[in-house]
Amino acid sequence: MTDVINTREIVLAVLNEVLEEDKYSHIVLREVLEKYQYLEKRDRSFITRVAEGTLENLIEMDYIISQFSSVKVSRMKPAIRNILRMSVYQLKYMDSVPDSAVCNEGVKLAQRKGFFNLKGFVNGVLRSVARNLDKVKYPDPKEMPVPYLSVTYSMPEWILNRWLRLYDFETVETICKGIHKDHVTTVRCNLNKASKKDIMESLRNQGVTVTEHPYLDYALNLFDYNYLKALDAFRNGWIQVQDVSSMLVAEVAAPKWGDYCIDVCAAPGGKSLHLADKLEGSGFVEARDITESKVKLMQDNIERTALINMNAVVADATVFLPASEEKADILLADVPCSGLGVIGRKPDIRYKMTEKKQEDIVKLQRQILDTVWKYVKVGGTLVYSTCTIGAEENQYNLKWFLDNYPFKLESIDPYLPEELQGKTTRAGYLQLLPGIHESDGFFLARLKRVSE
Ligand SMILES: C[S@@+](CC[C@H](N)C(=O)[O-])C[C@H]1O[C@@H](n2cnc3c(N)ncnc32)[C@H](O)[C@@H]1O
Repeated sequence: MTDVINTREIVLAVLNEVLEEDKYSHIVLREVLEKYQYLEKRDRSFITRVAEGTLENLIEMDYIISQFSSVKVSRMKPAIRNILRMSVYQLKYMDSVPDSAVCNEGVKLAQRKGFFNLKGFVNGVLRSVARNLDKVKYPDPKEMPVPYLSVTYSMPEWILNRWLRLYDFETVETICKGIHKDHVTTVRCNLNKASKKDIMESLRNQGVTVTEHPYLDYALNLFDYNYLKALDAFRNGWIQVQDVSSMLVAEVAAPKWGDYCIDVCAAPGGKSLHLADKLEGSGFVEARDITESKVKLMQDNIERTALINMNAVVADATVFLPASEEKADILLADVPCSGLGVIGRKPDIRYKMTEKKQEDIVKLQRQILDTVWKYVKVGGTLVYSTCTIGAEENQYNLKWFLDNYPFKLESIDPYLPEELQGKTTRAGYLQLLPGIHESDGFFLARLKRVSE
């Protein structure tokens, strides 16, 4: 049997890499689980649950620790604060682990990492937390709405303040709750390869629970599977993992038979593959991205799905390519963004993003738009999208673009399910919000080039 102590050491290594070395949790966890494939399923689940849970609740963990520690969390040794964080997460959210075991294992871990002199400190803080957890006072939602939301949902205050400028308190709380709830895997059926009935049957035969997504007929939610890449439907290229928000991009782009499409920020390729699928072998999709490794990801996907009307190439979207001028019937600008709409799947994004980083991202988004708009034919379509929430990268960018370039917004109602239609979609754009819509947070707009 696997030693339980090792699993905690692995969790600590993950937290140290994510929080102290600026690596992304979904990548670090994927690497760790691949490396420790030999561990029992129970141990792998423990590692995932404690690492992800600690990250999802990081601000709350620090808030609790700060009530029982004489040393500020920010001044602690990184390994010690991460041992405390992951231990407090287990005390608060994992009834299956006895409190005494959590405290003992936390102390042992500190010792194993060479902090003999801090064993007493770790022991003292953890035992105080274990005894007094139910007495911790949280900020009052009426008197301190922003700290309340921040601690309860572990959301940095600057992000909340931005959202509160756009939405009322209840809406922001609903968004935060939506981010916190469990996230399902959604896949798009490649209906050119197999019928939805056959795809569902194949998945169910392999023990997967499948439900239909309310927004799009070809979108399925999958539950209870162990390893997606081992499923026949995936191996046969019948399904593509994609959030429904991202599927709406190809819906809104609405390619016609024979259209030439350019996707200027395309990797790993979900939206390009979808466009190519919609073109039913006609037309062409040129999927571009900035690095070889990202383009390789798309090439693998093209091969798996056996598409004949798409290729993937390296190209920097901030560098003008004269050969593309006025060539595109449809141009997708699914630009790099702060990613605040997918925090539910990538919990640490929120702690790594800053106002300054976001400003730089907005500059890059505008630089890309300023370069690629000329690729659109007069009368052609540009779809702008981000997987983020907030006006800076979405509505303000859209306004800036409309003020400076020969494009106008077009209603996207004809392409959307009825429940998503409203004032803004009639005007030409949509902001999807977790908790409110059944999707990640996402923004998309459809623009038509009206002149030279
Ligand atoms: C939001 S992701 C695209 C997701 C993709 N459209 C999909 O549906 O799978 C943004 C992409 O922009 C790429 N990117 C960043 N800077 C770029 C640049 N200057 N030129 C081209 N691509 C860039 C990133 O590598 C990243 O893959």
